[in-house]
Amino acid sequence: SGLDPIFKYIDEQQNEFVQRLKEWVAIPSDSSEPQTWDKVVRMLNVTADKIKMLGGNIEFADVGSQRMSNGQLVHLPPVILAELKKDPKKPTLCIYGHVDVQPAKKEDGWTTDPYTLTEINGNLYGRGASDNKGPVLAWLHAVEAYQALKQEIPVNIKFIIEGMEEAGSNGLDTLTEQRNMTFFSDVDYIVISDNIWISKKPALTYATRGNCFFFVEVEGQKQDMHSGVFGGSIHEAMTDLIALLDSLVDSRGRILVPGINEAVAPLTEEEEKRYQGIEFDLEAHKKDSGVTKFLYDTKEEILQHRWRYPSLSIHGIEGAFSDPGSKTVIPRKVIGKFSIRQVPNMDPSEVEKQVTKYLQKLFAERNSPNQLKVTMPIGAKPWVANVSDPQFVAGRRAVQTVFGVDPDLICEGSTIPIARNFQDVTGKSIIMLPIGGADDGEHSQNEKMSRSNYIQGTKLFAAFFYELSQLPQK
Ligand SMILES: NCC(=O)N[C@@H](Cc1c[nH]cn1)C(=O)O
Ligand SMILES: [Zn+2]
Ligand SMILES: [Zn+2]
Repeated sequence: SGLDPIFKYIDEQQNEFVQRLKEWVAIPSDSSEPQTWDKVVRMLNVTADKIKMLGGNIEFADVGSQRMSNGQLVHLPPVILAELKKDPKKPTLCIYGHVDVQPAKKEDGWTTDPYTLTEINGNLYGRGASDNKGPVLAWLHAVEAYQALKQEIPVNIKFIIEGMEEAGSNGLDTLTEQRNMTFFSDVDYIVISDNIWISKKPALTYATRGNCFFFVEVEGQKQDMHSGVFGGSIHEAMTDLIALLDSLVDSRGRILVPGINEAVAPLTEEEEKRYQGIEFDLEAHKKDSGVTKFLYDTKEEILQHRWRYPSLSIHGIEGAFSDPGSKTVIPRKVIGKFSIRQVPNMDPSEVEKQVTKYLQKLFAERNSPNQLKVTMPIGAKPWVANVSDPQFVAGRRAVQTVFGVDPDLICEGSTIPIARNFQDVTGKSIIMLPIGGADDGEHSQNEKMSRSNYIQGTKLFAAFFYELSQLPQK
């Protein structure tokens, strides 16, 4: 086919493409704390340089500042808005991705240094290899392949690349509204590749869960106290907090906050049947994840609780003593962090009210003189695509061309915070075209992307450009 020379070029360049991923992974662009946002900005500059080399016009759009939990106002990293040369006869595809990463330390239990991309048995290990530096580079390499062979790219291309996705995409929602009539006005399609397959088979993703992230702060004394002197005679902030956190979810994973489960759309018979038809190897999933016992026994229940029910996870406690060794202290102030994944029919602003009311009631019952503060810094809604949109036809055809199979049509348990905003504000069609493998271990120790997924994924994106151009013009 006409794509063969492009595929050949991608195969021939694969070592160079892996080398570039190595350079990107080496930048520890962790967005979780302002202390490392300078690395996020460096990563955005490197990304912009690469887009410029492809002939793109770049704008670093300012998205303002963020008030941190300690009251400090910090300037956010900018968002890259870019555009390659435009031909008004062609449809325009806008590619969204992020180049920030989750935190990673070797001592967390990584086998290799998280910021040194290391290839072992065909897998490329490193923080961000799959989430999301590998896929962002794969898009850029797909463009490069057309250009290197002097083949016209069959669609116009725009990029939105951010550095705050893992922290909730702060500021990008407002930017989307501000640029709806300008940057987005000629966009026909939006594509996101920041997800994983559920088996060895390629997939198209049509829904993601949202996320409400909470801080619950309990403040006690002016300073940390000696537990031998004050233990037993004061209300400890940590004891209050642990009681509150322990009231959020039961041992079967059921969320205990009144109103949360009631909001979720009931499972219909038709939907239940659909889950039976999904290919998902539970034994392989157990082996890949190292989980020996799940909360549920069947693949249907496990997928439903990953895709269509909310879940509550407790992530950590700021201010708690967490170093090795023993320190007989009573921490003066502690902040519990937990999040609730959102599914259709849930509304983050309602969830915020329900959680706050529940925690305040439980806290009042403790008769503690300590101060309680509940805040929700992230409130991202779930996203569901219109699967009858022709973009899904182009995605299916591109998968068939590169992998020779029909893709699975799947959902995603994690969240792309901006996806729902793009849909609501711009009204444009969105598809998610994952190239991450089911066992990539995003956010975990030893995150990886296989060389095969990285290189075949690059071909998939090149084929997707072509298939989009073959759809009836909008
Ligand atoms: N690859 C997508 C991803 O990992 N997204 C994050 C985004 C997020 C949600 N709440 C805070 N950050 C995720 O955890 O789903
Ligand atoms: Zn991601
Ligand atoms: Zn992520």
